[in-house]
Amino acid sequence: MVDYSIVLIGFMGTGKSTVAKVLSKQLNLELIDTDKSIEKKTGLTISEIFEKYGEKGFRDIETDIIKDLKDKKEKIISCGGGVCLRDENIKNLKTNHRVILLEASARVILERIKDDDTRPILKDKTDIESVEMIMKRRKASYQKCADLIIDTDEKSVEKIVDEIIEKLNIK
Ligand SMILES: Nc1ncnc2c1ncn2[C@@H]1O[C@H](COP(=O)(O)OP(=O)(O)OP(=O)(O)O)[C@@H](O)[C@H]1O
Ligand SMILES: O=C(O)C1=C[C@@H](O)[C@@H](O)[C@H](O)C1
Ligand SMILES: [Mg+2]
Repeated sequence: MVDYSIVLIGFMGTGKSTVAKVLSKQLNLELIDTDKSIEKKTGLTISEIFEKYGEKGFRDIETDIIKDLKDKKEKIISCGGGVCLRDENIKNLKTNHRVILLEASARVILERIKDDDTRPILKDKTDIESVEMIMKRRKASYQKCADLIIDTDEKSVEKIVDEIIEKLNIK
């Protein structure tokens, strides 16, 4: 159907995993969530990996996983929120795939993830200013990686999926 994979990137809580799940069902394509792949590979949760190996240790495993996905076609790939922080990942994602950046405001992100403590980068960062600061620091990396940008504030998951399918001109 397509000779590439659809890759979702973006800040934590923009809905990559959620949107990817629905998109994979709708297009009947295999779903790969890199955070889940990392947990499966290590037998540890993301938080445990950060505690045991630090952020660099986590990013090294993530980089290996992304490298393995470089030539995989017809997949829906939901990435961890920090994949674009390494240029090597950007290159591996952009070479053969279509990369979609999901965006959301800090307010909406905090609302979505307020009951979820599984993201070590946001541990103790529960205010809009802290989230905006990390977003600002990462903005250029996300934009460098993206082929297409979709704002998700106040949009249902189904609407976002429809928008992706329409913008990629699939079906
Ligand atoms: N468009 C949306 N509208 C309302 N809630 C949403 C939307 N997209 C995702 N959510 C909710 O926001 C939360 C975070 O979504 P999700 O885990 O998919 O984000 P993510 O981008 O994969 O985050 P991470 O980078 O940490 O993996 C979930 O509870 C999900 O149900
Ligand atoms: O944005 C980030 O740096 C992260 C996002 C999550 O998806 C996980 O990959 C991890 O919690 C780090
Ligand atoms: Mg996710």
